[in-house]
Amino acid sequence: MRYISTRGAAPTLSFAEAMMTGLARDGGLYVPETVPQMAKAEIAALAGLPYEEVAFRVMRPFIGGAFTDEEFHGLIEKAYSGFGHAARAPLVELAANHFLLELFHGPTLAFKDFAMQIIGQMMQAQLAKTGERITIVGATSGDTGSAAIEAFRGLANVDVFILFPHGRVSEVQRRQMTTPAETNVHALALDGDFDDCQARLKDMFNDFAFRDGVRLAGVNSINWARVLAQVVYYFTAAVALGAPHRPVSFTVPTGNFGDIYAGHIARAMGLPIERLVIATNQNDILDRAMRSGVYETKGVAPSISPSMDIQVSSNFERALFDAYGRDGAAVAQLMGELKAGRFAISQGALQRLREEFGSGRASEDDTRATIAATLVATGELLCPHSAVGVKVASEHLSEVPMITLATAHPAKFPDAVETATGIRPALPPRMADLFQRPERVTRVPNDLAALEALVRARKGA
Ligand SMILES: Cc1ncc(COP(=O)(O)O)c(C=O)c1O
Ligand SMILES: N[C@@H](CCOP(=O)(O)O)C(=O)O
Repeated sequence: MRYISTRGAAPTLSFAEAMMTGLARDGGLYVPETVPQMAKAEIAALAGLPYEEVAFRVMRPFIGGAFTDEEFHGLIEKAYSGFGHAARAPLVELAANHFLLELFHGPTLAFKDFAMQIIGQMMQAQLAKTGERITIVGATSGDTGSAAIEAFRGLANVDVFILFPHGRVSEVQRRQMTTPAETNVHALALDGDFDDCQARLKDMFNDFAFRDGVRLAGVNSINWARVLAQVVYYFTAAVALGAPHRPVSFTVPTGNFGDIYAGHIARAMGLPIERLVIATNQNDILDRAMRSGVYETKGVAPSISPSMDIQVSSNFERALFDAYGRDGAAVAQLMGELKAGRFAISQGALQRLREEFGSGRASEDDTRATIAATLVATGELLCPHSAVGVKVASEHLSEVPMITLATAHPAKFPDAVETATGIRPALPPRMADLFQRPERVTRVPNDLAALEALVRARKGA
């Protein structure tokens, strides 16, 4: 299995190389050269298996010779042992034919743990083989950061720097990133929004002297391994509802497009997914692009679902690559145009995107109303991101079962949930003292040279 760049001008890599490389050296994102297929019988055989075994069977064809089967089984077992639910990703029925996939039972209470815990294991295993020391820099709108810190804290051969937008994450999210005491963890509050954080991260990858000097690695969904691990729960959920013998649909609260792109891969592998619905908050660039064919940034407006306050949606590039018939030069041109704020999607590509993805948006009022109404109707307390999903899903229901991804625990966003319902959700007991722990954070400017200097100085490089 080889991995190619969406911009068509970087070396092809093995799975292990792609995982340790992060952004391709032509600025693109790695994707598998071909998507492995699962036959109907193989999908049917997943029914009733533990999550870990499904993870092994779904991911194994993508990893090539990176790990032996025994090693890979061991890494997966360790990755999910810290989850607080035996099913790992339980399904809850919300209404007739509408289900919620709860993805917030991992250590940091968001879906990011599903991928970050296993890539933490895989990267450590890889580093043990090569003896390398790496610098992880991550950009976060709130959840990737804490999940990455949890996966890599305290490791001797990894430094973790997390850029988050100052004042634009919830207090729980911020404290999850600023309270770990391990000295290899560096929380950096950047003066800007998430798009600035992600742009500076990509700038660091595109500065080869810096990148090679600090041995930069990425754990955002830039990293193919992140997307791969998120493919698994599409299989567990669909099979639990009767796939491959009947199709299902998914609605996915979307920002950086990694989670829904994982659904696209599940479908490409053979999982019968009828609709994949993009659900955006008021930062609705993806919904607008799907409707108008023009992808145009308008600046981020802070919302009560802050993790989705994103305008430059990194993985949309992977979807465009497929929609343009895997033409790397065409994608490189679009990404060049985006530097000036917009590009138009060709008619053919737009048609292919529309065949695969539906879309919708939820306003702030919609989101609050959905949290309140869902609590009354079902007893389920939604986080604002999951509520965006439920609202948009409610506009796409049909006779095919709809599964909405619940991407974070409501206790990560207590203010928004309390405003909507009057109930202040409590953190789990293991995090009960989060507000008493001392914080360590550095305020940083939105400036590449300053950020690179800080990373070098902290590493002693
Ligand atoms: C809670 C939550 N929901 C939804 C999303 C959107 O996921 P994606 O960026 O993969 O589209 C994110 C972050 O990205 C998130 O943290
Ligand atoms: N919402 C994310 C943004 C980064 O997304 P990623 O999937 O590329 O890591 C976050 O919570 O940080």
